[in-house]
Amino acid sequence: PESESESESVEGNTLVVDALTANGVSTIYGVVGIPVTDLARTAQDRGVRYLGFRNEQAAGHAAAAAGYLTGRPGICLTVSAPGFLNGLVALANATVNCFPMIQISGSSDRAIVDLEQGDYEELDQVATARPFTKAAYRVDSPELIGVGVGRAIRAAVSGRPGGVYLDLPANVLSASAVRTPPPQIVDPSPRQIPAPESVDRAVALLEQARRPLIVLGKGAAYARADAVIRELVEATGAPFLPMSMAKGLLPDDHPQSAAAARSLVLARADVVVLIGARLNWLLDHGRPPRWSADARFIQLDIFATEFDSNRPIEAPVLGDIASSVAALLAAIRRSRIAPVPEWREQIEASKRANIKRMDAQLHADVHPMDFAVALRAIRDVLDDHRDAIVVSEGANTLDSARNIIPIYAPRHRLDAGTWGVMGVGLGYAIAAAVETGEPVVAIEGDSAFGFSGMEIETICRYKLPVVVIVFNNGGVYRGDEVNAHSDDPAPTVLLHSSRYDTLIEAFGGIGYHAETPAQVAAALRSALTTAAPALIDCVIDPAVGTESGHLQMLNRPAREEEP
Ligand SMILES: Cc1ncc(Cc2csc(CCOP(=O)(O)OP(=O)(O)O)c2C)c(N)n1
Repeated sequence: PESESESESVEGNTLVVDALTANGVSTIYGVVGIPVTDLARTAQDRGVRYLGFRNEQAAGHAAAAAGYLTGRPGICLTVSAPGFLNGLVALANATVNCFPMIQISGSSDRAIVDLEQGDYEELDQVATARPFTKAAYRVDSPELIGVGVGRAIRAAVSGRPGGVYLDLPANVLSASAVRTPPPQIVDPSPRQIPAPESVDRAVALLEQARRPLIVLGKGAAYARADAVIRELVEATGAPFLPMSMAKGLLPDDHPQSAAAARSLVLARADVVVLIGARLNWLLDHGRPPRWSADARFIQLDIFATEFDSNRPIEAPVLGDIASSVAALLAAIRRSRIAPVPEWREQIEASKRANIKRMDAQLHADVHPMDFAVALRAIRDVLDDHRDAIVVSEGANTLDSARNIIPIYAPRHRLDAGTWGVMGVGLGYAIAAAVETGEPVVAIEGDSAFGFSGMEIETICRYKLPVVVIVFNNGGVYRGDEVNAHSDDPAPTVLLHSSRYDTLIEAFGGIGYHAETPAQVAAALRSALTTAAPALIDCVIDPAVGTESGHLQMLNRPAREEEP
């Protein structure tokens, strides 16, 4: 309970909650235990929504997704040492993906750690966290708790967002101190206005473009500058390519979308505008032959050392995405940028051919199902549920769902992202449901699902509107290595017997088993109608798919005998 007078002495736990709530924190994801259980209780007493998970990694992924979806740091609370380490994968993934997240862990008394006197769950957590975080702080007295929380918040959201570690030793949490008003962080993520000359340089390059391309990254989606980004794309008339989590910034059925002609536009674009998108492995590092050796780059980013990381950037525009896009749009309106009809016609021809080829795959009459026909059934149902947020992980599942499931609204697709981390699915799904109130459909490879599968119980316990669809092909990537279609009289490959649908029934959720596209569609329609926790066990042919999905070029060289 709030103390009557500010001179009253309170515990460190109370000072932590004072500082978090004073800076807008209303939700904490975590796994409690010594020495943070009382911190969670105090937070709940003060109206903070605490969600208890089954593993700290999933709680951390939820906090990271919450940060990405809201623009405020997501908070993950863990115990010391093993709990801290479990959360660290998610904290590192948040840093790589530029999601604002703070992991708060209890820890041992500093003096005991420094003398290695063998405390319970002893570990030098700040030193361990530092290489994987944007910042790592430890608070050594209750009087400094407000400063520590404030610094962690600003570090997480300012500039390029990322993962921040905040270490709160047990003896600090339990110590008492006079309660003083916590610092309220002013403008934690200040706008960063681009230099006018950088904008002019970018427009001058765009005016020379005959085959322009705009690439939208998740940094553009994170910026929540949706209207001005759409205005910019439409003002240039240029084709745009959304990275997977930027899908929906402009609807996937927008006439300027070049997603269905990705190979053509990457290979032929002569001036490329990167907006919150990094030229990393997901864009083949901007290198030929995927890209033209003559391509010239404009890059809008908030992090200066990102420029020139892979290709020379002729027009770097340093600033926050909203400010940079607004400045570029204003300059474009004053410029001589002309439409490029012949370029658009080339793209439309390529789109038509690729969509026709894909359509044949989506409507193939195959038994057991492959990824494409199962995803077409899901796509057709989601077309009537465009408010649903799609989460996805796996290999073939992840890659095929990205290409087959259209997204029509910003920040409505969350997936394994820059680091390709398996295990994000259920934590992301929980955060999406909690933070947005929207229905969530998690499209999961069966191996990927296994990394956080026990959070099905968390989803049921909080009665969240999450439908998990497990693409059950009986193995990591593909199923049984014996090819079900081999012509020798090998034993027929039995469809694997895993029944994931019964798993959720153990926790009160609704399980569906689907072996045909019609059954998938009926199950998903029913699950979305009930808006209760549900799992669809979607049986996929174990012989289809490839190892690592579309990442063949990163995989071991194909064995000689392989076609
Ligand atoms: C934390 C971590 N550990 C392992 C891996 C390596 C991997 C990448 S994709 C994947 C799962 C593929 O099996 P799944 O059945 O989900 O896929 P598919 O049926 O083809 O859709 C693994 C294990 C990664 N990326 N992260």
